Amino acid sequence: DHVEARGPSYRWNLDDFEIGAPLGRGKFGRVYLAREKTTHYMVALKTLYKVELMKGRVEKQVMREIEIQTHLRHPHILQLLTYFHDHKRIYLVLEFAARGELYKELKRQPNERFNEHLSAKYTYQVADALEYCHRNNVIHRDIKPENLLLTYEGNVKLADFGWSVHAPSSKRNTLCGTLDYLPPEMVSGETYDIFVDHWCLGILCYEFLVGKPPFLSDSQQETYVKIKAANIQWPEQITPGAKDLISRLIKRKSWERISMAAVKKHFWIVKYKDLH
Ligand SMILES: CC(C)NC(=O)[C@H]1CCC[C@H]1Nc1nc(Nc2ccc(C(=O)N(C)C3CCN(C)CC3)cc2)ncc1C(F)(F)F
Repeated sequence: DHVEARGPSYRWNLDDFEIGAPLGRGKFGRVYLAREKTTHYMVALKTLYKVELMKGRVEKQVMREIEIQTHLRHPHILQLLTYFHDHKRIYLVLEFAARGELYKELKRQPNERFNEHLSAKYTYQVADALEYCHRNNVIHRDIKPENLLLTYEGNVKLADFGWSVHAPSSKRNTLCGTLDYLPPEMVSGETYDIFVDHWCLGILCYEFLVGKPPFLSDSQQETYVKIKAANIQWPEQITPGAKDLISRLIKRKSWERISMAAVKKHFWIVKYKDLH
């Protein structure tokens, strides 16, 4: 019997999926491995509790995340395949990234840091995804290891557009979580643009190579001071090529940060991204 193709207007629902093991906890609910019944296609089913969203006053943010992520199509961006809701929950049907969370992979490495090949490969793939986002006038704003997933083949998928906005923006949402990735213009509450992602890519590349972000401090105040000064300590394992790239991204003046195209062509990236 042929499976009638489900047209674009088909209304997906929970009965279309077999729910498997929990993959972990997202911000507003759990994430499950699931399988679409007719095709056996594996997906990640992210559940968001409506009551939690209302309590956190993040409904608009979630709708913005859904709006943005449904329109982005790129090999290094985790695809939101579809979504639906019942009276209690919103369900996001997302691509399943078989190798899981990159930050856990980072912690598993000897000395909790990636070698130059993996650091250059992952930095390149995130730059590729960001170049595409920016071409679509989307700022991610929350680039960090926790928001990156790995496919079975070991490639990056940029996920969690919960903080993304359309450029330029002066949204002053109370940022939660780490300040380590905040660029100076966001620390001082100015309006900002796509170049916040360039700063974060520099912080990310540094954390891949060193195992912790450059401005990590005991207190928020100290982190702010280090960010504003943008003075970085370079451990001995950072090679001149990596230092050159990171220094061109972690610039206090946002317009001086090199473009994503320039990152992709940088001699250190080109030299190490395909080496195994
Ligand atoms: C970016 C965002 C901030 N992060 C998230 O959403 C997190 C929150 C919970 C899970 C993850 N979300 C996703 N995770 C996967 N794949 C995946 C995750 C974990 C493992 C893993 O290591 N275990 C199950 C292990 C297996 C071994 N046991 C011992 C521990 C857990 C293996 C594969 N694909 C898509 C998603 C997505 F994003 F679509 F939901």
